[in-house]
Parts: sequence; C-alpha cells; structure tokens
Amino acid sequence: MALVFRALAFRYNRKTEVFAGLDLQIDSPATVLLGPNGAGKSTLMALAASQLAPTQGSLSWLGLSPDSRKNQARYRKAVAWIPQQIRPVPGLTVREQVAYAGWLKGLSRTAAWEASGQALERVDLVKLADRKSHEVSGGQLRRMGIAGALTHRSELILMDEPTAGLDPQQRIVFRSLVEELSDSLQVVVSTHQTEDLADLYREVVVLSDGAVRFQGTTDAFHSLAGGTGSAQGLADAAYAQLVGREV
Ligand SMILES: Nc1ncnc2c1ncn2[C@@H]1O[C@H](COP(=O)(O)OP(=O)(O)OP(=O)(O)O)[C@@H](O)[C@H]1O
Repeated sequence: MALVFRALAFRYNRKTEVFAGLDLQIDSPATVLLGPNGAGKSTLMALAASQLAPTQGSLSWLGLSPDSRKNQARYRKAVAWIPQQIRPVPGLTVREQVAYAGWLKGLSRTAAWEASGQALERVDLVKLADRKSHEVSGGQLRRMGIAGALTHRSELILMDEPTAGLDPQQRIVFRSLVEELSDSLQVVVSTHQTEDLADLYREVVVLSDGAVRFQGTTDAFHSLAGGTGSAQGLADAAYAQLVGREV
C-alpha cells in the first residue's frame, strides 16, 4: 500500500502555485489529511485521483503512474475519488447510479448491476436503492459514492471532506463504514473533524501552505500537544501548535 508523490509541483495558474516540490509517501491503511483552508488538501486529493495532472514531478499508486491514457484508465480503476461535491446524474436511482460508476470503469452492464447490489449492502443503502439519487441526503450521497468505488474493487479510496455537513448520527454511520473499509483497502480522508481521529485513523498528515508539516501515527500526533486530556483536545492542541490555527 503506497501512494507516493515525488517532487510534485502543481499550479492552477500563474498566480496560484499550490505545490512546489512535495515529497510524500502514504502507506497506512487509514490516513487523515488535516490542514487549514487553502492548504492544498483538495488539490492533493484531485492530483492523487488523477483528476488534475502535476505541473512537474510524479505520483504513483503501487508503482503505477497515471502518466498515459492507458495507465490512467488502470490507475483510476484502482484509485477512487469521492469529491466534496457529488453530483448525481439526474433521473437515475441510487442503484442505477452505483452500477453506472462500475460500468464507467469497464464492468459489463450485468456485472455492474450485480456489483451495485453487493456494494449497496456494504454501505447499508439497500433500502434506498430505488430512490432517485438526487433525492437522498448528503451523507447518503457520500455512501453512494463509496458504493460506486466498491463496484470496481478500488484498492484506494480518497475522500475529500466526507464528514462535512453530516449530523452526528450520519457521522457514526460513516465512521463504522471507514473502519470496515480500512480492513480490506486503503483509505485517505481529508477532514476538519478531529473528533474520531484516534479511533479511526492510524496515520496523520498535516498540510499547510502546500507543505507537509507533520506525518506520523495518531499517537505521535497527540504527543505533540505535550499533555493529557481527551483525544480530541490533544489533537486540537497538536494541530494548533503545528499550524498556529484551530482546525
Ligand atoms: N480551481 C482553482 N483555480 C484556482 N485556484 C484554486 C482552484 N482551486 C483551489 N485553488 C487555490 O489553491 C489553493 C489550495 O486550495 P485547496 O482547495 O486545495 O485547499 P484545501 O486545503 O482543500 O482548502 P479547504 O479546507 O478550504 O477545502 C488555495 O489557494 C485555493 O485558493
């Protein structure tokens, strides 16, 4: 399990350089990416998903780089991306939308339909399978996105701010899903929520101004706070120490 960025540079335009030579290797099955607004988290996720291409440098997943059309197709099959804003195809049901995700990644129609049923069970959305996908809640939409990734057996799932806007109950559902997923595949999540850090994620990466300020286990992250207290209190204190701001 290794997502590797080497001397990665990326700019949106002449004014906005987000990364200028980033080196980062993510091996852990469950990693959380923290950072203040504008740190580059979403950009890094989109690069890792091969939705954006580096200006310079390289990235790879298990040695595979999305550096040609053929490699990109293979890469995107293995690496799934759940962006902040999921835009369902209007008119499709949840089950159709999930099957569509599998079909887009090369499954036959029959295989995609079968896989969508299994994936919906895994994310606990069977009851909503026949609901129109644009009529479900934000948390359900994200689970639908994950189900899409499971249809084509992604090995790495990148989730950008998956808990933003979720109520406490939806966060609990999401949490157990991440726990379950990280037993069999690699998960990288960007978030502003430090509350379930210790229980859910084995590794923390803190990004600020396009650079890695910290990478290590959640215990090592908490110990930066240099005291005792609740896991969330320690995480908040460690974070504030690294970037001088609150999450
Ligand atoms: N499409 C774009 N065009 C130009 N600049 C962009 C674009 N998207 C992001 N940026 C800029 O790139 C930098 C990194 O943004 P990014 O969205 O990756 O940060 P982030 O850490 O995900 O922030 P947030 O926590 O607010 O989502 C910021 O300075 C942002 O203004």
